[in-house]
Amino acid sequence: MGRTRRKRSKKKPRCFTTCDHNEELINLNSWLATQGLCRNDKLVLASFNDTGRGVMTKRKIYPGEELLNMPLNLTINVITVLVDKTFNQIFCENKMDCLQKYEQSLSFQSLLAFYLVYHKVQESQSLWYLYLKSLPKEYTVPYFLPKDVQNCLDAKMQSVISKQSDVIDSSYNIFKNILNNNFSKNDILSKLKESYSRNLYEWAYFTVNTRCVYMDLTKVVDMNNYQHSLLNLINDNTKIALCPYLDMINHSPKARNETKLILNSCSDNINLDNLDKDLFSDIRFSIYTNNTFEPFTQVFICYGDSYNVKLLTEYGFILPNNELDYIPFDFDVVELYLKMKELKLSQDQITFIQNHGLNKDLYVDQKGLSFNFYALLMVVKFYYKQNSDVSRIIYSSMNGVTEDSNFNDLVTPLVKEKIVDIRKSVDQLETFGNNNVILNNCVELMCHYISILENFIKC
Ligand SMILES: C[S@@+](CC[C@H](N)C(=O)[O-])C[C@H]1O[C@@H](n2cnc3c(N)ncnc32)[C@H](O)[C@@H]1O
Repeated sequence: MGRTRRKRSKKKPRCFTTCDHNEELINLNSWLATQGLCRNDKLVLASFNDTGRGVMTKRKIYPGEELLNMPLNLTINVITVLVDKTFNQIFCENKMDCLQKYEQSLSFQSLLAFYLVYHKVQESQSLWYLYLKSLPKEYTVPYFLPKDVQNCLDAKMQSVISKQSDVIDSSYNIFKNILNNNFSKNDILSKLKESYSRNLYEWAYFTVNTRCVYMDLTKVVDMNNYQHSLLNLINDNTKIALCPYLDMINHSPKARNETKLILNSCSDNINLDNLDKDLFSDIRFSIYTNNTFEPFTQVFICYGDSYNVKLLTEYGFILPNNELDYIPFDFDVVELYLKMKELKLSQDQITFIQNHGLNKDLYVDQKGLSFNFYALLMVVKFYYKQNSDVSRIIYSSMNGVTEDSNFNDLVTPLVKEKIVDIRKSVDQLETFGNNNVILNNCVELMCHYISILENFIKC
């Protein structure tokens, strides 16, 4: 083997392909450049074997480097929605007094989702056409699994999906009713009324869910007198925004980054009645990294410290062996188990447990029993022990001083039962096949739970 060949064969195989020939992304990049996006010229879009589409650096990136900055008007934020006159007509040219009827009935995320639908139906007439075209066509969150599959999922996942469904159902219907009562003759709004559908709204909802970043514009706009604006519909805060290109960056829990608004002097606390898009034309939104990224590796940001159920249900992916994963146990189940072991809790013990919040956050993770689970078992063991003050023992154990207290054996049968339950669910899930990404992620996560619990028993 010649020297060059030997050298070449030592190189690590590439785990990405560049997106140089992807027409949608080429068009997106050109459009973003004309709209004033300034990105670090080391960055390119690429598709990675493990995470899918993301951002790669061609040269080394150092802590403190800016990844990109963009005009505020190139992001979809609360101001974008408030200054869009045609969008506001939906609510104002209406047979109902929408702002009163649906006062505080919608999350800001729902309003942004509806705003995306409003643009999506405009197709090439929309300002955001090239951006919308570059977005994923579907999302890998378990919300999109068929109902019979969802029914086999872990209880916590089912509970998140059920809350998502409630919010989506309710907001979808509110917007539908508002559209039905709109009397505007505007062509865009006629098209919106015709094309508005549940599928489109769900797509938009999860576009916002999976791609929004935190953006606080309360210094820029005075949102106090909101009663006559769309903000009257909102029941939470408005501190999220969609940022093209920035939203191509994937998540790593190790990433450290910061964002900032670069303001000009006249864009301070503008009154809601005086909003105008042009007032914000000089404001820029910038993101910096505090990490080092080697050449030809993926650049990451951190979406927040998240355990896999959150990553899976909100973003549609999991991190293998995520250290933040935990398996919860309901207090009722623990109480029943103790009763069967002839360790029935007295009313006094239950009151003590409730007063100290020890009926919540009962779980097992890679480190073992959660503090509350441990403390609950201390109440079981020491509450009636002569000359012992259970509060003191719990307090001491918080500071590392422990009594005779290896409780793992005490709950081992309960943990074994949980393993059997999860295995049963995994077996059921596997009957649905293995060529669905969402399903595979759910199964992988549940198998991770089993391995955490098995390790716990071994300890
Ligand atoms: C803000 S977008 C990032 C860009 C996205 N990959 C794309 O193709 O448009 C967030 C989505 O990217 C994917 N993602 C982000 N971080 C990931 C990771 N570490 N592993 C796998 N998928 C990830 C998930 O689908 C998530 O919903």
